[in-house]
Amino acid sequence: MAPAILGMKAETKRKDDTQLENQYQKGVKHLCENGITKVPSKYILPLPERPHSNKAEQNVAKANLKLPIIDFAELQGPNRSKVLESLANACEVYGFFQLVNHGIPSEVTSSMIDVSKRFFELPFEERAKYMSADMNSPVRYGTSFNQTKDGVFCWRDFLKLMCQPMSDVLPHWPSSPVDLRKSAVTYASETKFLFLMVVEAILESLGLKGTTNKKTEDIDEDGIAKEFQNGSQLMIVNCYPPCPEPDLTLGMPPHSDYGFLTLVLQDEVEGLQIQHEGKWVTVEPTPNSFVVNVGDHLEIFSNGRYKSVLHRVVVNSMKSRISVASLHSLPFQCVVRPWPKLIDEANPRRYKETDFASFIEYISSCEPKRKNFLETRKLT
Ligand SMILES: O=C(O)CCC(=O)C(=O)O
Ligand SMILES: [Fe+2]
Repeated sequence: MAPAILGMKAETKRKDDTQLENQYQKGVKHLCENGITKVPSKYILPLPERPHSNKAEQNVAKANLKLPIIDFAELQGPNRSKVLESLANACEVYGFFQLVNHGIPSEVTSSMIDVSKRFFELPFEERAKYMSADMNSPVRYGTSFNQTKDGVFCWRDFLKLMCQPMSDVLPHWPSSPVDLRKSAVTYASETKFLFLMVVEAILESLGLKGTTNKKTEDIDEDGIAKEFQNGSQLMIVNCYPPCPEPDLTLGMPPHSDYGFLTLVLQDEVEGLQIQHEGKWVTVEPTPNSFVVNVGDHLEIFSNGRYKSVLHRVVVNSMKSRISVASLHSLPFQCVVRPWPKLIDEANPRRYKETDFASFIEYISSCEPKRKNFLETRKLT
């Protein structure tokens, strides 16, 4: 008798699990809209990975971090070489900097944040139209980090928008809110332009400008800047709803970004933390600025001189948080390798080459350990 009863219980439990799993697949916002008051076990991290466990506490800095500030307007003026030195130092020591006086009108950034908020406030059925498991889809609404693989989910929903070729992808972007496409296209083109200017400065700071020896490389140095014009751009709108038990979970687990540079626009709510000197440090939001970080491709390209640093997002019980990350790199099909001029006897080649496809394959093939992708590219 007993086995039959047990069997029934197991069956009921399995059904419950499936129902719950289906709920989780709909995202955190949906969960919150249904009035949860505790964090479901699906989101509870093992103790050592929690943001505020006793053990983790030793690894969290007490004070917030003021990132190095790069003044974009000053970069265009007579002090360029001084600013380039600060830029190099920020990329070497922090892997992050705060870009101020960037020239993008505040209406453009505030419209982007505003329309993003309104997108996540749409009824679930409207948002769900854009759910897709295809990593190459021009638009992808989803939750967690990799919702088909994550054992523990993170407290985040997202909208990913591929940005090129714009004429092909735009018709796939959400048609609601009605002003989303207009605001997001303007924002994408402004950030792309800013990225091109910043990447030019980055190349210069690595000593790669104005070189005339072009004969040995498949992409010459002037050519790289051009390659970036046709390069990849992916916008990720992140939504972190208020969390009833924020110490048990994370908005985003520790990871590094795959591209050359990421430009992050955040609202006034703090949450981003970066690894610095062995501790997690909160980045203080600064109005009218971008947080810019070095991605894996730039660390590889610079042969390890510039650092693609781990970062994560913590959540809070009071406020919803929105961020828009714009990830830029070479065209998706391009191979990225340490630039030959940055390799010599004193600084031998440290990384294998990589491309976007191998990154996608890596994160699709295992439970995401994106923080480790760069490790797989290191030569020992
Ligand atoms: O929300 C943030 O501040 C950071 C987002 C991020 O790291 C990402 O989208 O890769
Ligand atoms: Fe990131």
